[in-house]
Amino acid sequence: MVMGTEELNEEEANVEGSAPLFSLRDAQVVRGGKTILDVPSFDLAEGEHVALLGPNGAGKSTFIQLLTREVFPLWREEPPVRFRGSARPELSDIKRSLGIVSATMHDQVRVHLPVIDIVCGGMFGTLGLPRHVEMTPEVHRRGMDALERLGIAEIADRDVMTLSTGQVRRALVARELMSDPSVLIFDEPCTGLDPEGMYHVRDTMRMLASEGRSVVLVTHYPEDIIPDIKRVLLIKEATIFADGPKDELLTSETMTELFGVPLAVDESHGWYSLRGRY
Ligand SMILES: Nc1ncnc2c1ncn2[C@@H]1O[C@H](COP(=O)(O)OP(=O)(O)OP(=O)(O)O)[C@@H](O)[C@H]1O
Repeated sequence: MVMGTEELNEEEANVEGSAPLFSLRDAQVVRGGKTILDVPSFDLAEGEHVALLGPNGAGKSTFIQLLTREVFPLWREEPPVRFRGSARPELSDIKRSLGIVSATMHDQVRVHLPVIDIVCGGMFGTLGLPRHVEMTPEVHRRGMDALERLGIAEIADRDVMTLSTGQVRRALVARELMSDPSVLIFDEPCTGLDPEGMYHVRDTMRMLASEGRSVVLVTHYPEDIIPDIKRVLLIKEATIFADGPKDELLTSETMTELFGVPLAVDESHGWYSLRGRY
């Protein structure tokens, strides 16, 4: 059999299952004639965690959409995005492996449905159960297990529209757990939450990270970066500003440079915080 360069490279990349979870090379996204993201090189290993940090409009969401294949990079002979070594993974494989929690999804929760239905919909990629699908005892049990893991089993039968923002956010995490994903993407998961909501969402990220799942976090706030996340990817003006160990990059100097205003970083027991220097 004669193989193209792409197939040969995929074989190489998959030797002994050693391919990174995600691999980006010369990945460029152009919109309206403007480069909105340019990633020379980025690899994320299976089980590795990373936090993406950067100013508004820097390109963080675009970066995530490259991983989830919601946006496509400019064509290159060498494919710019690979998932587990594959340049053309099945979309269903990606969907099964990735769980995504974002404020955007939160905004879509505008239906009067019991929480358990919202959670179980995660098995089908729908918000509630699809019309033709009946709630079987097995699906119900899995939904309840997911809610229990999030510590919110008692709200299973509540109308989702009556929940607090923090409870909805946790219910959406439970929904993502229905497919037992190996990667969890949290896109600004604490936006709009009070300190209690933030506490629970960050605690949930810790639980999932400690289970060996990769956590990819997009945030504006170092406070969200749980101690389990050791690597940060700083994005500024549509490209990678820095990529490396958290303890080297989460400094007052680097944050000041990244955001363009005087900032100070404090650290305590592996947790970071950011404040303005006036
Ligand atoms: N379809 C499009 N056409 C033109 N520009 C776009 C398009 N989509 C995104 N952009 C621009 O690309 C840039 C990167 O957007 P992106 O949403 O990735 O940034 P972000 O870092 O996630 O921002 P935020 O922190 O505000 O969520 C922004 O300047 C945005 O306006």
